[in-house]
Amino acid sequence: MHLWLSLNVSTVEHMSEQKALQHIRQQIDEIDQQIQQLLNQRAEFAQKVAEVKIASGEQVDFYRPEREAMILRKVMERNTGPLPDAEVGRIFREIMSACLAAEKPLQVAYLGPEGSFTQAAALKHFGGSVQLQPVSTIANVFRAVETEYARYGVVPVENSSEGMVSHTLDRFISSPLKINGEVTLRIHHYLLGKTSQLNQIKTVYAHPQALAQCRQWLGDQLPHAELVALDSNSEAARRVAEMGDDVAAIAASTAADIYGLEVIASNIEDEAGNTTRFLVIGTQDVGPSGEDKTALLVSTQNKPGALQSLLKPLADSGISMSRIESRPSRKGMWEYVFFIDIDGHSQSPAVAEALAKLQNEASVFRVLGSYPKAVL
Ligand SMILES: O=C(O)C(=O)C[C@]1(C(=O)O)C=C[C@@H](O)C=C1
Repeated sequence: MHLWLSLNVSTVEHMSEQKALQHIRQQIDEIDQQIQQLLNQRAEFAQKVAEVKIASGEQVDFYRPEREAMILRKVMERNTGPLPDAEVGRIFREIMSACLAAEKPLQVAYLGPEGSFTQAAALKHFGGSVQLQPVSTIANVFRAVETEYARYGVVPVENSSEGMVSHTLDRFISSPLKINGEVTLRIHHYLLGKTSQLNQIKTVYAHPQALAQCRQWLGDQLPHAELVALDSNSEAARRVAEMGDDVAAIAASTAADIYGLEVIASNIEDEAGNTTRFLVIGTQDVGPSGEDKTALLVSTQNKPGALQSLLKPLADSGISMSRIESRPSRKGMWEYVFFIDIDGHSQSPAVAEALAKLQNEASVFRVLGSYPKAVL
């Protein structure tokens, strides 16, 4: 009797739980239907935008970084939850990616091969509907965009623990390409191999930046291993997959799946906040988004105080300079060019006025690009 009663109570409870779930799920289904309708309506409007763009020019840029940044900022600002701002940001990133693909699929070259951090950065910036083309070196990413094999490219430019990627900066000296955007990515390094035994590893392959970012860990854990530098970490993973049990690669965890490797050790980067900044390169002049950066390439006459007078117009106008980096100009011995990042857009009157003064002081002056600050 007692048993029958308890069974019966739990059956009733089960039924009411089922009913409650059914009721809530019905509402979710209705909302899904509305979202789907709205998404398709949005895509239709994006296609109308495409028609207007096509009608107005020969060389059409369907991708508009400033508009995307403004939309993402607005989405995150007005968000009231319970979904976190970053989550709704990511969802709208994907919605715009799909809408842009409905206008015209976008080709973007990145430093590959597949599974590289640059691929992850490209996906974070452009969303999953972009057509990504892996190329083997930073120089080839520039070449891919210069020769119109791809409309945009993504290259690493600096790391929080290792500083600037000089290959990327040097390419800007001779390339006519511009900077159209930036994206930052937290970097976790993994030691990958065919074995899970750390003590078997005699050689480690990776990009020089990854070797440097894990220098201390490698010194502690594999003090006798030979360290071999390659063009990219995913290339290292690809090679290790074709070699024996005593070699390992440092790469992203996605490379383990792509190349069928074991994870020997996780998060082996020395610095906890290890972050890399990537640039989107292209041919566009990106309009102001409200929160922008401008990158300059300048050179001074080789005389005392030249750099100081070059930078004075920025200081006088209260324009904040977030970075200055020098590189050999490759033209004469001991001649340098400076890469300068400032806050603001080159079309804003205050920045334009300061840049005109700066240009007067410089022997070489180029605006590499004004672009929206990274949103996600
Ligand atoms: O507003 C535009 O120019 C669009 O093409 C629409 C849209 C969007 O989905 O909102 C799509 C792609 C652009 O990169 C920017 C925005």
